[in-house]
Amino acid sequence: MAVIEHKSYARVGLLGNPSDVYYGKTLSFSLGNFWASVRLEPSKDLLIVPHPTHDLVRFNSITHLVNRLQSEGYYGGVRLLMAICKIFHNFCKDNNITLCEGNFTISYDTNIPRQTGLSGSSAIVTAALNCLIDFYEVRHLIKVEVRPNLVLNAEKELGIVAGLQDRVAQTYGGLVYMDFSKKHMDEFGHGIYTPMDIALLPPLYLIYAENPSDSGKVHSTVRQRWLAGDEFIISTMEEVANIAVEGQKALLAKDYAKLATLMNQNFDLRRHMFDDDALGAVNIEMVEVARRIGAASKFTGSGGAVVVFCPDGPSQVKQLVDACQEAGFVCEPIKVMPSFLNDIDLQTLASK
Ligand SMILES: Nc1ncnc2c1ncn2[C@@H]1O[C@H](COP(=O)(O)OP(=O)(O)O)[C@@H](O)[C@H]1O
Ligand SMILES: O=C(O)[C@H]1O[C@H](OP(=O)(O)O)[C@H](O)[C@@H](O)[C@@H]1O
Ligand SMILES: [Mg+2]
Repeated sequence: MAVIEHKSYARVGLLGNPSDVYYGKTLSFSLGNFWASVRLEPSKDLLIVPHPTHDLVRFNSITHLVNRLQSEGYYGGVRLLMAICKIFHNFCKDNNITLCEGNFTISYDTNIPRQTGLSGSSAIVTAALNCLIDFYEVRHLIKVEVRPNLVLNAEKELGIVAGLQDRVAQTYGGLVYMDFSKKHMDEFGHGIYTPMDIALLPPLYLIYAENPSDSGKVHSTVRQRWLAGDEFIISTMEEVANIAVEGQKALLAKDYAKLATLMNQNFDLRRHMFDDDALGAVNIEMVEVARRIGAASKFTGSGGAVVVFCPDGPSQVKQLVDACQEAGFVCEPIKVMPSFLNDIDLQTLASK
């Protein structure tokens, strides 16, 4: 059997995030600027290959080791690959999907800036899931709608608090409107995912800085408060979800002034719920650099990268680029990836 390789791109939570963690709604798209790739090759034993830099275990000195742990934490992608193997295997077992015999060697690479709210974690997991699906030839047996759950479950397995929006954008590709209403989630186990035309999006920009933050940690306090029935968190999350509803209407009507307002509101609501310490000073500054020149901005995910819209056009983009350069942030045009679904994937959507 030949080598199997899959790429999975970063994603931008354009509107409504993080309400996906709370039965909300989001509008997200697949970001072509960055991707993770996973390679699977048949082999005698089952081998998970540590990445030479992301899973570093050899250091120049103890200071190097400590610095590395302080800036990047303890974990790389190995645990993600292990977790998706487990979740995939158990899902197939529970659903009477027989897996053929045979082992493989699985390795990964990624150029998604680490832990910057661009969903580098689930890009690795999504690409790995696609490899497993093709290795075991079960693509027709695992519906597209349930695949994001498998990706999320792999991360939940590791104690990472997260929602489905990243995994949906990375599974579907393109621009997707997602409705995670409790009733539908309880009944079907997944949300309602509506692909939209990527041509509806205006030119957008990405700002990011190398300042890794752990999305699981960022989320955990708000999640605890939500679980404890905190009225403020519950009602604010509903407002955030409603931003995606309004955003879908605005995009369909090409009302870009409204889009700008909604992006700003989205960030302001996040800031009310998560304290500034959790959001991070650098992350807040990235949002504010854009706002100071009159652009609309918000986090793409839980922090580290910001999506920007310049409603006034090219002159404002120039101001944005200059302001980012001065502040030491990377700023680049966003490339949106179209849908990734092939004929077999689409058939699983059609067969109810
Ligand atoms: N670029 C990367 N390379 C290797 N592992 C990564 C990378 N980014 C994330 N991870 C793994 O995923 C976990 C969760 O990352 P997360 O905070 O969700 O980042 P992101 O915002 O990129 O999704 C990390 O603790 C780490 O184990
Ligand atoms: O807070 C958010 O907007 C998102 O945070 C996580 O994404 P990440 O890229 O890891 O920051 C989480 O997985 C998403 O579900 C949230 O919407
Ligand atoms: Mg993540």
